[in-house]
Amino acid sequence: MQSNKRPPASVLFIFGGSGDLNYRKLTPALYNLFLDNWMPDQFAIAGIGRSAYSNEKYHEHLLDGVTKFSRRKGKQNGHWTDFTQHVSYLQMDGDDAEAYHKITDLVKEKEEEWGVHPNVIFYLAVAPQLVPSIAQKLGALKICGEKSTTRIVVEKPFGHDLESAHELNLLLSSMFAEEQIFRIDHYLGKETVQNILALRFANALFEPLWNRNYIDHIQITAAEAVGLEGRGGYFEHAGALRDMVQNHILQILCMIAMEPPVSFDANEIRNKKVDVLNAIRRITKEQVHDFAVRGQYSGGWKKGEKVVGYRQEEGVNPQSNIDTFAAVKFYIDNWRWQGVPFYVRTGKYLNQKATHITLHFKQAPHYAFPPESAETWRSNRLTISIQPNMDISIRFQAKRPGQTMMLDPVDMTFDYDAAGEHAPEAYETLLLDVMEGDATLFMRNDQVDAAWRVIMPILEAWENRPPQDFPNYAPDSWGPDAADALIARDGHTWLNLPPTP
Ligand SMILES: NC(=O)C1=CN([C@@H]2O[C@H](COP(=O)(O)OP(=O)(O)OC[C@H]3O[C@@H](n4cnc5c(N)ncnc54)[C@H](OP(=O)(O)O)[C@@H]3O)[C@@H](O)[C@H]2O)C=CC1
Ligand SMILES: O=C1O[C@H](COP(=O)(O)O)[C@@H](O)[C@H](O)[C@H]1O
Repeated sequence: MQSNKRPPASVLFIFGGSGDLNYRKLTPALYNLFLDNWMPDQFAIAGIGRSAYSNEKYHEHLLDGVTKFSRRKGKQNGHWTDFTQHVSYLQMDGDDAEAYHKITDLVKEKEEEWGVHPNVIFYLAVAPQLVPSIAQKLGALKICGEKSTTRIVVEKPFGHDLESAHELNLLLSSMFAEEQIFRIDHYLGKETVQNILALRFANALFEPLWNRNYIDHIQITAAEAVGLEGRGGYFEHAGALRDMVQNHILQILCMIAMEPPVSFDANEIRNKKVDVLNAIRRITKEQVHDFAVRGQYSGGWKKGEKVVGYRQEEGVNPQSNIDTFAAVKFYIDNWRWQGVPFYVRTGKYLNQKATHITLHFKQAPHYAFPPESAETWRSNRLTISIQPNMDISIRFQAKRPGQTMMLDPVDMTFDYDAAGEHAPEAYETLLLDVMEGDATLFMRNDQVDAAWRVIMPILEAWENRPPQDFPNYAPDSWGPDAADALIARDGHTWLNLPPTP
């Protein structure tokens, strides 16, 4: 274990302690923080749910999740018993105001035991419809008035549309100060996403080229090889545009497009990001078909296994018009990006898991080499791979060794994977930030509103005009033909990187 400057004493309440997110992500992340010596000296974690668990059974359930899903894959589980001494289960219904004394009782007990007033963190890992009811009851507790130590973490989706997100923001801000509210977007905790800031703002090399004068277009792909993974009930009310574009993809786009920050103060970074969202060109509902494409997968074969179509999935309406794929072309109307298209796409059951950003540079202004020196006129590109590969790669032309002047594209790559299993998972970084009270990687209320404003015309157009061609892509493909046509109309093609060896 390494020695770190750790957060102050903390009590963490996880609403949804019996749920999937805690099982797969939150507890494995907290246990890794413990193993890496990042947890406070004094901490307590209480999982909350209506299901019945003894503490012992609860620990067994959580260990199963850690063994299956932690980046350490069960290694170092020898410290599990030490960790579980800090973990308990509170059986309570979040809708029952009478039960909330269990929370204040535990905080009081820890305060007396530790001799300090701890951070009190409420993590709402529950379905979005439960959030207002729980937040209201928490807001009525006296400890929520402790602005510097009590925090509430709200999972995505943050609202269902602009109006509901706005209402949720109003409700939360009537009970908590903005600095107490941590709206989570786990992509912002990913190492390689954070590295975008280092690449852009710790180097003088790239920034002079990072604009409309040198960049032809930008692509962001967040392709998933998996399907619904049992979340049909949730996805039927979401769709790919809400599930991935409104939050994760627009946040990545902001990091690529934002102006250089003056400092790494949370509000400074968030101001720069919200400027990007506000500059994204608004399209009318009538223009949506020129800028956005939706898709839904059919049944078929996925890596040799037969899979059902979206409409046959559990919890899904057999006539569903929900998008499992979305591709959008955005323009950012400011001095830096005027006229540079940003093409983004995401989808379930695509050919491979691959999240990457590519900046395609303009062609050299004059090609002095003989025409036969390269098969095609090739431009430079910079690729930032977020997952599963974690690398940054620059493609340029080089002379092929030999007596003739022939050119080949070559790649110069920085491999971030070298950090291997030591690279923290996104939830580790974000949970540590919450305990430290650092909101830089979390969404501010105006960012959430601005992101909804960007996608509302598309959502409304899609809801009003049912698709005529669903299902329109096969599992294991790269999505519907219309997505290729969207980018081909501008003379480009999607970059599908070769699969990880
Ligand atoms: N799972 C994932 O990979 C991801 C999930 N999320 C988000 O996290 C949130 C939770 O998702 P997930 O864990 O998958 O959902 P689950 O359905 O697995 O878990 C829901 C949890 O809510 C609890 N719950 C439901 N009703 C009540 C109630 N009245 N009082 C107290 N607890 C209640 C359930 O416990 P019980 O039944 O015991 O009461 C359960 O622990 C959602 O907002 C989701 O969008 C975000 C990203 C990824
Ligand atoms: O938030 C979500 O993200 C996951 C994809 O996350 P990743 O870290 O595996 O890229 C997505 O599967 C899920 O539908 C969505 O809700």
